[in-house]
Amino acid sequence: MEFPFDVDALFPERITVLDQHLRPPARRPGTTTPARVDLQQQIMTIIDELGKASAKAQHLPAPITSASRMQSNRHVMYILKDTSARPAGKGAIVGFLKVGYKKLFVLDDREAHNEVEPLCILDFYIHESLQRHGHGRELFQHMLQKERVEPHQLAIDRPSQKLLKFLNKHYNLETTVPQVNNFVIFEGFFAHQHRPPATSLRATRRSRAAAVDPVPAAPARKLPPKRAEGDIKPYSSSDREFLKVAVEPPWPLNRAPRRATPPAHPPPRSSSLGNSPERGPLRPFVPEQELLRSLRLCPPHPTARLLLATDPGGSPAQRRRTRGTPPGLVAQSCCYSRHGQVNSSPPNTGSQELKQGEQETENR
Ligand SMILES: CC(=O)SCCNC(=O)CCNC(=O)[C@H](O)C(C)(C)COP(=O)(O)OP(=O)(O)OC[C@H]1O[C@@H](n2cnc3c(N)ncnc32)[C@H](O)[C@@H]1OP(=O)(O)O
Repeated sequence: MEFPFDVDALFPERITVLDQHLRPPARRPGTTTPARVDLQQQIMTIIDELGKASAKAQHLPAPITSASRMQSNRHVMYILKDTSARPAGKGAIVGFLKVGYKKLFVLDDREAHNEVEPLCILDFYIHESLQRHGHGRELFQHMLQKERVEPHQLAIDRPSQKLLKFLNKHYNLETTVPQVNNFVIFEGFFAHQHRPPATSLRATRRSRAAAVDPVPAAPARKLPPKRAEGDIKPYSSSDREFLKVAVEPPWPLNRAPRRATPPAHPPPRSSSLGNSPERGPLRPFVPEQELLRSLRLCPPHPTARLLLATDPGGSPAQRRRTRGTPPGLVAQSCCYSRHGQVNSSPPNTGSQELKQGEQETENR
């Protein structure tokens, strides 16, 4: 992947590690040093372009890696440059790997909940023309050494088939521990962890707190300052959550006709909290405008006509109140699938809504 500026001078090392500060690495002695702000701009351009290319490769509706997301999260990016070819003397980027610690609730093989904060593989991309040349492994290996983790200690955020094959080939990771969230963990994840008896989440927490000699959750890491309980996002901390935005009108406009027979292909199960068991996942709905139009065309009931006639002050007041009411709440579904199966397609899911969804996820 080429850029109109000198990537080779910008990133002197073969693998560059960037955190949320996006600091330009120290340059080789003898190279001219442009203004720091220009260098950072170049870094931001590279990250944005890599994010777009990765999203395209994974068929995601929007990038999950961007300079702005890097700046607002405590993620780390490993960027691999091409040292062999120097197209137009400016170097090129081969790919990147993005990791970050996340607080998760994961099930162990006894289906007990465990609160852990593992290092997660969040995004990984090697340029199409260079895949299956060992570059992915080189990046991954570098990351493992830098972060001092073992492959089985990692959690992977919705791995693609290619990544699953990659992990299997290079690290023998094959047997997964089934989860209800979007992260994949492998056998051995809990090998070095303190294992309280299989019980409820609350009891698990209590027994953890009471443990005399709690073994730190794998992998051992420098934990950021302890956050309030409210900050923990058990089933929705996937970086890809913000891609799942869909808008549903408020009740009763969201009611779909009951089906006599179950659908042949049930909609993909959402792993996020918030889907009411009664309502189930979101379904295609009658367009709101159409429904309102048909309601307006409905002749009023005789009793309603009588009431309107006898209470002239009440109705306008009611109308005013109704007019002043803020817009109804909209529900968000969790219908994004890596494979592009969106089980409810809103008529208007533009970038504005994506941004909003991202903001909401971050806020939540
Ligand atoms: C949490 C996440 O980030 S999920 C998203 C992961 N990223 C993607 O799917 C984007 C597209 N794919 C890629 O960018 C790359 O293929 C990566 C990052 C998965 C792997 O990087 P590479 O440089 O290709 O890996 P590397 O050359 O070190 O290893 C090759 C092995 O990876 C796996 N692999 C790589 N590409 C493919 C492919 N097209 N089909 C099947 N397996 C593949 C195979 O096991 C392969 O070994 P093989 O060639 O003997 O079958």
